[in-house]
Amino acid sequence: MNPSDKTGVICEINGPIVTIELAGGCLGEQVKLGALELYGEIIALNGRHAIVQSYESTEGVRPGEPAVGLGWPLSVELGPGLMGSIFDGVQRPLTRIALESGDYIRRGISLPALDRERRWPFTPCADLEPGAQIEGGAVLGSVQETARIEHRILVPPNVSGELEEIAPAGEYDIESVIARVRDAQGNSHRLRLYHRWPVRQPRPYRRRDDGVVPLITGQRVIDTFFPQLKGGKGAVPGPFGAGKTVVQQQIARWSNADIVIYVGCGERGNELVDVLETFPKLIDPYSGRRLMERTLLVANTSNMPVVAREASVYVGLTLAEYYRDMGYDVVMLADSTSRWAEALREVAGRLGQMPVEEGYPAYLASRLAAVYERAGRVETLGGGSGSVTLIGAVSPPGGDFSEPVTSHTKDIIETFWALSKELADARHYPSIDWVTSFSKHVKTAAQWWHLEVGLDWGRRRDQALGLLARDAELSRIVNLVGPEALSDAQRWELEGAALIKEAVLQQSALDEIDTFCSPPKQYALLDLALHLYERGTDLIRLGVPVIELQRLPLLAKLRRLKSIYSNDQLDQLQAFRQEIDQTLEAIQLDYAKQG
Ligand SMILES: Nc1ncnc2c1ncn2[C@@H]1O[C@H](COP(=O)(O)OP(=O)(O)OP(=O)(O)O)[C@@H](O)[C@H]1O
Repeated sequence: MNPSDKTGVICEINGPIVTIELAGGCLGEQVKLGALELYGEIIALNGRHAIVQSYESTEGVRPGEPAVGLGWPLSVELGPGLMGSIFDGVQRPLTRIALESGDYIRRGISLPALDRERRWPFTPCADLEPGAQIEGGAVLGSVQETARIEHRILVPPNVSGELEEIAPAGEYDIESVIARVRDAQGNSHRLRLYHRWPVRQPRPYRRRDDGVVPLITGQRVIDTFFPQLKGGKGAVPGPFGAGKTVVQQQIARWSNADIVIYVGCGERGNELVDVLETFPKLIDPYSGRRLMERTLLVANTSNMPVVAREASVYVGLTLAEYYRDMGYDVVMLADSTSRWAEALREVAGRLGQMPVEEGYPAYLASRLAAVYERAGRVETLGGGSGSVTLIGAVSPPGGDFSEPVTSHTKDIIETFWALSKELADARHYPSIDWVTSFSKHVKTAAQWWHLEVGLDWGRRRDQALGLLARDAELSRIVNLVGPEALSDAQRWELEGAALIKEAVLQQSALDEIDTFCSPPKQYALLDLALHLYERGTDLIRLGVPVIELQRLPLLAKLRRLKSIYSNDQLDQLQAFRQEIDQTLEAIQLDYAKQG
């Protein structure tokens, strides 16, 4: 036991909520409960009593057993060895625990998040000399964490002063002292390869900046239609089975972020097992190396205690902010924020707090906003630039988007990729509904697309969305009075919209070629679909019957292009444009000959 530990006693147990008598406990303080030494956190104080939420099942724990206050809030270890790890909701290393205790995690098991045995090659910054003044967030040196990630060893944000000593290049374990800093009060701080940070306290930065570049996900409906910026906040709401997990996993696999943190929060165990099994085998399309070299998983399934689920989102966010502070662009995916909110609701219920909307506590909206507020692009304390993009899946019961979690989330986020049951039932994947989805980042993303891919991007995107809106209008007419009521031009509009849906928006995650579509290929496919539609419109104006155009094999081929040609075969897509022109010119000539 540490000298700072305070011992109290358990008075009452109500599921994960345990009342203890403990002198001098603080809100948020970590507590070890009972003979099993289960970890928990003080969530309310009431005179001499403290209310503790346990991160594990309290079965078998009895009143009268000891409770020990540890004097610090739930914190994570931040240092080399995080990448490629799989943690539970309170940063216990699941892979190492599995080696020790088998597939079932023994309650009360406590292993440090970072491996104490492993040694890392540390290289100090060349320009750092003893005597230098250093601030929190400054880079002391680096460790090659994986082949892809250089882990910058940062001065903890709350330490600054004169550098007294810095270790020479060499191999160190994470407990080794690699620098000593004397602060203004004359206290000497021993800095190691890692430090701790409390998860509920956002890590500080110098300034918040606006996002400027899109996060490329390789998914056309996202990048081209509802783009996300690096540092943005987004949500993927969708009814049961509509494809939320696949969308999140596609982003984890293919996005051009430096680091991906996937927080599986309260989803079914088998979905997480799928993630845990598939991720380690995946190859990163950008580096050709293992995807896990830039990925970190936090896994908390629905059969784990609800309170650890609530904590897991903060654990993920703190890890994300730490890599942001090194100057990286991080994407954090939370699957799902609904399960996280349910954990809030359960704890609030057990505390007897007044339920407001559908049983959720009154602070649901402010907690959700505070979580999303931790996303953003920032100037770091060290003067670099880094970002955290936060994308949360939302699983509204019965697919009802007016329920509290979805509606509050909608007010907070900047991109909303709304999954539709109708589209999923029709096996149109990703089932992101172009009518109800939105992105507030289109203008900024357009600047990047215009510069990097094609000057016409904004206009082409608007044309496609216009055609899809016309499709909805015309479909209503067809439903009312039947297809005979439509003119040939209107039928061709429907055909054009179908081309946009099938040749551009639909994208199978399971198709080896189409699972990731580069921005130039996205643009080329959109441009081809619209080009074919426009050339067809010209012919219809000249009097060519729509049926003649609908019969063209070109249409079916256009729908298949995405899966035939890879991202490197843009010249083949150009050749297809010529094929369109030649075919339609031939029809025009033929038609002119016939008079
Ligand atoms: N982009 C896609 N390409 C191909 N198939 C897809 C795609 N998106 C979803 N699917 C199909 O839909 C199924 C359900 O998707 P997913 O598990 O992501 O749904 P969910 O909304 O997360 O479900 P739940 O509500 O159960 O969490 C997948 O197993 C897959 O067959």
